[in-house]
Amino acid sequence: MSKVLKFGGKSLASLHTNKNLLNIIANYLETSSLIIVVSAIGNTTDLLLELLEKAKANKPYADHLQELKALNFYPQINTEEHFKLIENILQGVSLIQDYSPKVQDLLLAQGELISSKVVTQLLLNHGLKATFVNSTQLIKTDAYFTAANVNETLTELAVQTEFEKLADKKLIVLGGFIGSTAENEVTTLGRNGSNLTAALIANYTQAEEFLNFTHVDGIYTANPEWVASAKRIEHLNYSEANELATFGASILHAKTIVPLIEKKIPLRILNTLNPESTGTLISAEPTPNGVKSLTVLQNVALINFHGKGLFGKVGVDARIFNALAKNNISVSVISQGSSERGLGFVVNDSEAASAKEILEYEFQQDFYTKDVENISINNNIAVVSIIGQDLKSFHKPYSALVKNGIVPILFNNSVSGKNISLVIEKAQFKKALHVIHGQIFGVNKTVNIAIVGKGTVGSVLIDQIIASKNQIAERKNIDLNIFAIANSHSVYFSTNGFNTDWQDQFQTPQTNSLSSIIEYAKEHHLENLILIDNTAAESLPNRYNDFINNGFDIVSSNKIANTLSFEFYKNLRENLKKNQKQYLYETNVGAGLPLIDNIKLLHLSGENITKIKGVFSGTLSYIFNLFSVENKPFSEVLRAAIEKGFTEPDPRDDLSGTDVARKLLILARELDLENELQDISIQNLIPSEFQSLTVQEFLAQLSGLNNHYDDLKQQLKSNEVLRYVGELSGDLQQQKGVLETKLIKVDKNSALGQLSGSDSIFEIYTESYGDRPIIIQGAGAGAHVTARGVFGDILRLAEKK
Ligand SMILES: NC(=O)C1=CN([C@@H]2O[C@H](COP(=O)(O)OP(=O)(O)OC[C@H]3O[C@@H](n4cnc5c(N)ncnc54)[C@H](O)[C@@H]3O)[C@@H](O)[C@H]2O)C=CC1
Ligand SMILES: N[C@@H](CC=O)C(=O)O
Repeated sequence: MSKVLKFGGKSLASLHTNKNLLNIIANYLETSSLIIVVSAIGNTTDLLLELLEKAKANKPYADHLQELKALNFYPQINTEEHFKLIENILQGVSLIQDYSPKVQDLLLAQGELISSKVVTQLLLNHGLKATFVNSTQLIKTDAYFTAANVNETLTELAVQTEFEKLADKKLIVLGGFIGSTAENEVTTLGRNGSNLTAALIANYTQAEEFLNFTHVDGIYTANPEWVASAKRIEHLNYSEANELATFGASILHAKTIVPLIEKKIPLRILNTLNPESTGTLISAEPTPNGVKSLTVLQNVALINFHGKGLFGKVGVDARIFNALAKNNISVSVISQGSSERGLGFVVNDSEAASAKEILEYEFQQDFYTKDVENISINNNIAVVSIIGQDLKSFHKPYSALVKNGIVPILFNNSVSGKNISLVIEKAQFKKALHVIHGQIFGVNKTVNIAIVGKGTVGSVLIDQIIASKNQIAERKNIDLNIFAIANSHSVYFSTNGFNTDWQDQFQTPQTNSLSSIIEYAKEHHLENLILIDNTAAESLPNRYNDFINNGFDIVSSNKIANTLSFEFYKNLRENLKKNQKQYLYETNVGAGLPLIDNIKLLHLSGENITKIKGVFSGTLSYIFNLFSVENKPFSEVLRAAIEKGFTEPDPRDDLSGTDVARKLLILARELDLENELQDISIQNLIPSEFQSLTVQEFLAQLSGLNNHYDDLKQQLKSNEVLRYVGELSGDLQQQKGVLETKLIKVDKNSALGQLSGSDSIFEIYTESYGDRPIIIQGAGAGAHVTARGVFGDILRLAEKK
């Protein structure tokens, strides 16, 4: 028994310098006789086609011809006759400025004839007794030039007769892809036809194995050029391989599998450049259930056939497919509306225009009666197929796609065999592959994060994410990839994701526009997108809808979006709902404390929250905890709060009570109250002369505040301390609550008086809990706790993606 070894063009391209191919053959020859099937060397076939086109257009082609010769020239190997023929054909084509499919086949066949002669001679030079066979004499076909159909009976006979004649059958070399008609006119079998040649030869010689040497390690769960986390598949059965080939795995030829099935000949896909790899085995042996691979058909078009009058008519589908079949146009994905008013199907894009014409002709009469209204072509599609997928578990990848803004135009599943094909917009196919691959193969799903704001909170968050990334990848199978970081004047991108050295990567800002984040995500087909707002700016919340419309969920420590007008608040939520996106902002009140989520849950569960009161500001807590009991000037205490990262970027937002008011408003709106910021009674602690200064001026004059605050302190009794509190009350069943912030004196020994550091305290009064409130207390400000809270929101979103 022999083995058939097939080498593709890329495996042959390095023949000048690389002996791998010869060594591989020598190794296998030790234990078996071999039939070697070769493609044309490197990109020879493409070069020949380009030469033909140039000659046809009567353009100079000498440079191209030179390139072809350099690729195919081996000293002392006589391939002169082939180059002569190539030159003659090209001259003829330039003269008449046209060529037929027959001429094309004759020209292209020279590529395989040359490569098989070259390989034979190189094997001889290597000390291996190889015999060249002209495969145009073996593979007998019809006269459908450029994609000829093999006449199997004649071919089997020819193979057996020709091989029988050979004096030495131990090592036979022949070209794939080529054949000839009954009249001995040279034909080709269509692109990738070399695999078919090899499979047929394997069948007719009853080979024990077909080893297909390529330039990759085997068949992957998706094309690794598009999905970096794709994994090599160890084993496929014939029917899985067949589906893969049909639906776009370019490594396999759709017709290759059939001749192997008949004789149960195993096929192994191997890598010429990595002989160590065991590749992918395709055999009759059963494989475990489950999705095997994702494939893509790109050069396709969707034909939409539409007509109200088709409802209930018998035979419409048969007319469509008969008309197409008569014209040799094959249809892949088909989907029909249940009312039978519309039918969509996919054809090769090169055949779409003729398919439309053929159907317009076939349905002429029906157009006239208006039963058929429209036949249109959509060239802007790709077909992504999930090989091995059945409908039982399809909801997972499907909903992940929709969450990422990819809504299939149509999909169908195969009744026999497991395969679901999705027709999607062409521009989205790489993103779709990432999303589905992440969902199905349990390999890590990537969550792509853009962080706007790299100040006190933002920079700590970036460090926290980078530090925990590996652990999260291991424990949760989630890869957190920070692809963009922005501050108020620049946006920086990183193709492989920012890492520990992220601060050093900020040499040159790539752009200053936040829209570039959306563009970048689109261009790089990034899935599972999250925008993080760690600014205090109003301009960014105004852009949230852009991001949401473009597939981003939002996480924000910035309180502005929740405290603009109620109209804005409502619209934002409507848009989130429309786009099935989420907006999380747990750190808006109480920094890292778990407040918002708890209040939401209580409210959602029907618990009547009657009042929320407490110390809402970490900054004001810290300031008054210290200032009330220590003998330090107010400015010094305030400066310490700023340095500890407790304050807002403009500390007057804290001192003015605005920050506390915002937090009150955020909680009120969680309770479905429709308050506005203006409804809140706010006690402003900033003397009026400091209110209109710039931030820099204010910070330069902090000591000017001391007298004002000393006066407040003077009014305290010995057992009293100052606390700045907020309260949300009133009839919370009504549309608006009563919201108030104020500075109060409290007993040192009361719960509020006992607060220390930057602790906030929130007392939540509800109907069930009566006058014993739920109390949430802890650090209410600080970069680390806040960043941790933002991180928590990111993980909540990431897990749901
Ligand atoms: N510090 C804390 O304890 C807490 C802070 N927060 C919130 O965190 C947010 C960030 O606070 P910090 O980090 O202290 O502020 P920061 O002033 O240190 O940093 C803000 C960052 O945002 C950038 N930025 C400002 N406007 C921008 C714009 N229009 N476009 C792009 N980038 C812009 C700045 O360049 C800077 O990188 C604030 O909204 C604050 O209310 C929330 C809870 C607690
Ligand atoms: N400046 C704020 C920070 C948290 O929201 C505060 O001190 O509470």
